[in-house]
Amino acid sequence: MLELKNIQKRYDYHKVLQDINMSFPSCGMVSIVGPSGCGKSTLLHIIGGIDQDFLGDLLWQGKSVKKHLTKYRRQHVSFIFQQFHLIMWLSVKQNIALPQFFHPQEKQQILLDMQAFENASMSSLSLGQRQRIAYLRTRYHKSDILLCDEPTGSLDPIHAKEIMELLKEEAKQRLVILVSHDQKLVEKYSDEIYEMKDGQIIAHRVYRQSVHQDQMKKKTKRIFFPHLRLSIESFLSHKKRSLQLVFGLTLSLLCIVFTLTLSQNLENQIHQYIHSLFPASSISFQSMHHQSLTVELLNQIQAHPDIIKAEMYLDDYECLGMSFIKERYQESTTLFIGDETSPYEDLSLKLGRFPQNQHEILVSLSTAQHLCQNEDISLLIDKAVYVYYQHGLEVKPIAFHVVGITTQTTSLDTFYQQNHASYYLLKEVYQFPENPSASLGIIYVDKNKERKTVLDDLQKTYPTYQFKEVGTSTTQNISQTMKQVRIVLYIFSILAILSSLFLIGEVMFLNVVQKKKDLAIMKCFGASPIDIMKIVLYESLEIVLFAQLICTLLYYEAIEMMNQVVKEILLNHQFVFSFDIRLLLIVFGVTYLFVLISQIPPLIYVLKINTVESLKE
Ligand SMILES: Nc1ncnc2c1ncn2[C@@H]1O[C@H](COP(=O)(O)OP(=O)(O)OP(=O)(O)O)[C@@H](O)[C@H]1O
Repeated sequence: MLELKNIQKRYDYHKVLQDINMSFPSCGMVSIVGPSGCGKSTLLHIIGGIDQDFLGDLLWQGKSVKKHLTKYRRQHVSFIFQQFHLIMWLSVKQNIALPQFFHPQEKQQILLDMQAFENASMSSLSLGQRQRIAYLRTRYHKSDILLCDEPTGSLDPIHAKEIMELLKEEAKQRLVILVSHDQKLVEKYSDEIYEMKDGQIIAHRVYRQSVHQDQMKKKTKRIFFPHLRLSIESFLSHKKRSLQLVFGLTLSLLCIVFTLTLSQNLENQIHQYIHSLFPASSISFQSMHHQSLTVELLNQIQAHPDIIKAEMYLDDYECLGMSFIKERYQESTTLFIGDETSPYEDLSLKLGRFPQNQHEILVSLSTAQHLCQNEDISLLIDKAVYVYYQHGLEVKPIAFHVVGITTQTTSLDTFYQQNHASYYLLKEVYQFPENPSASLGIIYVDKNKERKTVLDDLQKTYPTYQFKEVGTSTTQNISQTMKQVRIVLYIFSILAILSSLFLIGEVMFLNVVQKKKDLAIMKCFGASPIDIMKIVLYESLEIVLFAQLICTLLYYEAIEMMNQVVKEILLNHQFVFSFDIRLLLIVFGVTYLFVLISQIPPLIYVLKINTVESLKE
């Protein structure tokens, strides 16, 4: 049983309701009549729990529900409005089943005469059809109280009569409270009538006592993932706007992911390049007194158990490159190539064998490909090649045989030769009167040993020589610079995400403002503030998810394409862009965090929506 105690309502200084006391039966049709502006609708909104700003008390089954109006409304109240208040972006079926999205409801069959337009769009329906949908929606929610604000106001007499008959039928099982101007219609169907004037009850007439007929309890049904489904419908209701948002966010995500991937790949590439120039396990050394290095010294150093090989750089002899022409050096037919060597232990053979004398060499796979151009690289095995060296103004060749091709793909074209081979060969070719000078040497340390320990050991043994780890300072400098570049990129990336999410936040705010009436309708049919917040939040998360999916696909495709281009056009087999899933997850995680922050204003707005005012719009 429902009771109103001393209800008062004012808008600023205008008292709309004064000291209203009413008591309703548990079933039957009770009508409230009175002239326009006397406060009927205002009273109905208070009874329905959608207007929470009033004085006095509302009692349900003898207990005050004033402090729990949302719960009371969700559990006990349902509405039929004069303007129907249907949600235009939902289907006919979804409009009818709206209460089922917010709590389990009785399963209902769509009436036969509805089937003709159950798949029609809401905007194409006639007034009568909309009225029937509004009525059927209340049947879905078998509430204890059905509030009807001018339910026949927009209908012709035939349809009005039909609706009144249906409401009369409903009134056998629940309390139907009706507000109407139509005195004749009301008197014909009502069990009780309250008459109002200037915000007060001036008369109360009871025509008959209704007998409550118990409802047959039917199975209830719940819609799965209700908020998700409503948010998807909302997303689709403005396809153009939603897709524009998805497009904008996808673009900024792609820019961020690519910028970071490219910088990451560039850094890796630089490190790889440095390692190919300076093997990670090597140590350079030179005399502190500018003395030339000797083969004897190299052999002594090489005797160290942790050292694989020690080589020297001959100062005055420059390797100009490798050619198949013996007669004379021609720059155009010579491949610029280095005679840097690394120990054979580091190399693995693709073709041929390891050198057995000083005139035999190995070339790396990439060098072989450059030497052979489009021809088969196996033709290179046993081929005579000439490496030209310049000493002063003199350029002379040294003949070699390529005996093997290694699996290495180096950034610089290199050939590998036996220990000190160039020293002896150059000595032979140029017939030095004295030893050629070499100020810089390089030591290859066994990869399984600690380079630092070997360095300390050497420094102690040869105190007049200075030993340094090769490439360490260069790598450190580059890492430092790349770190700074990356910080700048991160800042710009965050700004890019922030600006697109600020846009999403703004658009979602406008979306909520635009849909505020629909959200208020949902509240009238059982949605709690949390339900509404979930719908709004899910919609923005869907935009982000959609953008992330497209971004992942495009990123994957673009990486594949770039690798293909680098391989085929630039003939570079070493530079490989990698699909960085970790980077994607981090960027996507940050996006979700920001999207949650950007949703604070729309969510606060949702909480503050005034249901009564929103319904009037
Ligand atoms: N938001 C509001 N701000 C100020 N005054 C309001 C507001 N809403 C309603 N009123 C006033 O409250 C009074 C009662 O309005 P209400 O809509 O309840 O009347 P009613 O009896 O339902 O009228 P009608 O039959 O024309 O719908 C009216 O004078 C109206 O102008």
